[in-house]
Amino acid sequence: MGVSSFVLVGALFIYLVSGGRWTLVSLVVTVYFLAKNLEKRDGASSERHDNVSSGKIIASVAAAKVAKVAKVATAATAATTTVANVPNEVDFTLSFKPKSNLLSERIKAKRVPKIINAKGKKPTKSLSPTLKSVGSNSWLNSNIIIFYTTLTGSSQRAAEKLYQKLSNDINLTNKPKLLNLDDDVNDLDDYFVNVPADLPNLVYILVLPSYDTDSPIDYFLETLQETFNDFRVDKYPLKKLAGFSVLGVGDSESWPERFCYQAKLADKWLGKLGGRRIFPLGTICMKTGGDNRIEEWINLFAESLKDDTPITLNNNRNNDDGDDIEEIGSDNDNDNDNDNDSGSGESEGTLVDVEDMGKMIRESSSDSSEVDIMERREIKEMVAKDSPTYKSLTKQGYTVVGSHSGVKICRWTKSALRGRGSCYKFAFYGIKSHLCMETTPSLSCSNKCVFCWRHGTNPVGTSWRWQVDGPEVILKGALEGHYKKIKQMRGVPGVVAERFNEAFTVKHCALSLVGEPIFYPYINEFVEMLHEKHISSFLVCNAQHPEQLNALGKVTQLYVSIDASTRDSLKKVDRPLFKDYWERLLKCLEILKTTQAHQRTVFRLTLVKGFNMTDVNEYADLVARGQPSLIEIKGATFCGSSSGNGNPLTMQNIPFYQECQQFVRNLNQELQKKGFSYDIACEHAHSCCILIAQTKFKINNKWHTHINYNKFFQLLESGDKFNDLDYVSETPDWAYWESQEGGFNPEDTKYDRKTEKAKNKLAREQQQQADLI
Ligand SMILES: Cc1cc2nc3c(=O)[nH]c(=O)nc-3n(C[C@H](O)[C@H](O)[C@H](O)COP(=O)(O)O)c2cc1C
Ligand code: SF4
Repeated sequence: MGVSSFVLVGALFIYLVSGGRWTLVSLVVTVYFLAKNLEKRDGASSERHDNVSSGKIIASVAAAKVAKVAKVATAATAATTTVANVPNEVDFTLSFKPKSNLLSERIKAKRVPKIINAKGKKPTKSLSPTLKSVGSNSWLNSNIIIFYTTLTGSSQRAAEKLYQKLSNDINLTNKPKLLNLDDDVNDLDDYFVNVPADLPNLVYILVLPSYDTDSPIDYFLETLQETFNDFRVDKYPLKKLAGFSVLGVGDSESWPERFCYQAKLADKWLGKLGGRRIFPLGTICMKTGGDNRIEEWINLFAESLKDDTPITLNNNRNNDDGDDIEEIGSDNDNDNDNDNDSGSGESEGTLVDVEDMGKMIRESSSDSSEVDIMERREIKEMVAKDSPTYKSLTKQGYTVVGSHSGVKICRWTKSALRGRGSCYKFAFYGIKSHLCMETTPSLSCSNKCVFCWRHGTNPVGTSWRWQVDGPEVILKGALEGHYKKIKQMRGVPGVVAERFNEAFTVKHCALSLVGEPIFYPYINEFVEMLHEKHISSFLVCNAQHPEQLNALGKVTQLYVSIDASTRDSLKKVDRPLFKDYWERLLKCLEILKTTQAHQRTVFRLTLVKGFNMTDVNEYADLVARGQPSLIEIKGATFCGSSSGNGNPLTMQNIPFYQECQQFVRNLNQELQKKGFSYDIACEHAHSCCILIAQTKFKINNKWHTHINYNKFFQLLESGDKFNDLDYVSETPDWAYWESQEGGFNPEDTKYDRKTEKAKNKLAREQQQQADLI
């Protein structure tokens, strides 16, 4: 009989003999509860002892502990966090703070860490299973790559800070790397499908902002998701990493519901792809926490690298909400040979120091319901008015039309308005620049060409995933935007009144500018509307969308950009998003030769020194495949330094005109050697541009590369079939290759900015001299 039973019987006895006195009874009952409590503690201690000796810690006890610590930590978080309404924020300060008086630390200090292996033995060496599985003995031996993406610079600053910290303050064996996901990573697969094999113990750290408008982060996340769903590739490619961590920056005040949602999604997908999270997801509000909190996360992360004690792994792959914490006490010891490299700890031996890690794991694991809500996002606008892309494009002089189109007047339009000459398209095809509108119905592109003037801000994607504006809205908006910019030119000195008036009736539309026009789902309708207004269409596509190219209706001139002649160099120059970019290009060339053979087709080659100015033989082979009517070869233009805009080109990559001429001679020779009927027809030295044409355009020994636009519309409206030779017109002599004028219309005034500047300077100096006398 236990103490409590004895007391109970005693209480009953007293009640009976005392004639029902309650005072005495309550005294006895109090004694009874005290005794009961004593009994409970006895039992618990013996139960724990039993479990340890049998080599097991009951999972429910562990779970209860995790929950308890998480509760304590959550309370602490609530007290310290400045961000309200942010359900999934991780206050990492509670997780890795080395020396502090945090509650969780105090709890830890009082108790001996519970690191116990399956056999009930204390491990001889507390080596992290994460490290062990990748064959390393310290995080300091890791190869760390910091990836970031940014639109307004804060993530870049954070990534650079992290890079500095890891490079200077920590004794890493290997120097970390810092890579911009948009500009330094040509192919995401190189890192997120095929983990670089030459870098052992790889750790990825991602610094990501969040945008509820379209941004390159969408593409990154989609790629991770696609990889996960792609049955052709390993489902868990990131298990080869030693670990990963994500630092998110966002704004919890303005986007409380979506605070750092893309960092959370990245954290989730990296886990699902087999990555092991080695440090909690950081979510920093740039408004309320800013640089200080970024620094805090960085310091804690750096500290954690010095600490090789075990890390709790949760099964990211199967369970998004992170509840599936590895069972405590499974075999972690060095004598265990069951080390099966299984990704995020699915069956790895795992040591758990619950006090340290419980909260961290719970909070850093993406909350599935929240992430799911975020993933079921509405269709975004490609370029929303409040987006950084919008700001950047408008700053560069673009008028954003609707949500995905743009228009801009180019420098040649301005030049022509001032009677100073048109662009090469006037010399080659008779387009007067002041009558030409440059626009695109899709600011998004599926390439990231090194020479592109988009300054790294335009949206990218392989499929249309945005809201769609109607073609009439785009055309109306584009014309309005164009005319508005023309109107602004009226005060510019030298504008010729006659040309200014003419400019309000656009005659030609260059569908190029930036982005990929045939990406737009209603491109045919848009082109038809141009033609109805007797505006000719010059459509440039990047040879990455064979399906759309195949379905394209009649245009005045159809361009395909051929930026390199081999698979490898195309990848280097165009940095395509499609994995099968080369096959797509070849398919497009086939389409030019077959379905689209009725069009007046042009290959456009943009020459970049050091990238694509060799391999003329291979270029000639591509010409044979596509059999274009014309080949336009143009030297790349320099559009700013590499530092700010992700454009890797320097002035060294911009070829001199003589170099372009030499390339064209070589290509022409190669074409003729192979028996193809091409010859060099025109040049526009000022634009560093040269035209090779099929010799069928040389009629009666005169080049006919110009276009008879009236004839084109007549033919189009007749409904009859027609081809490239049916609407030609004679090329003026001054546009001929090696002509004295070099493609410059003698009727225009040649304006040499340098000479003019020197002349003005001289005039000013002479005036000053005269004033002195
Ligand atoms: C148009 C726009 C949309 C944004 N959407 C979100 C959002 O959904 N969630 C969030 O946490 N922050 C959002 N932000 C805030 C940015 O993530 C924050 O300013 C961040 O510091 C930007 O990082 P970056 O400078 O590296 O581009 C948004 C900011 C802008 C301008
Ligand atoms: S295809 Fe054109 S718009 Fe697209 S990235 Fe290349 S140059 Fe820029």
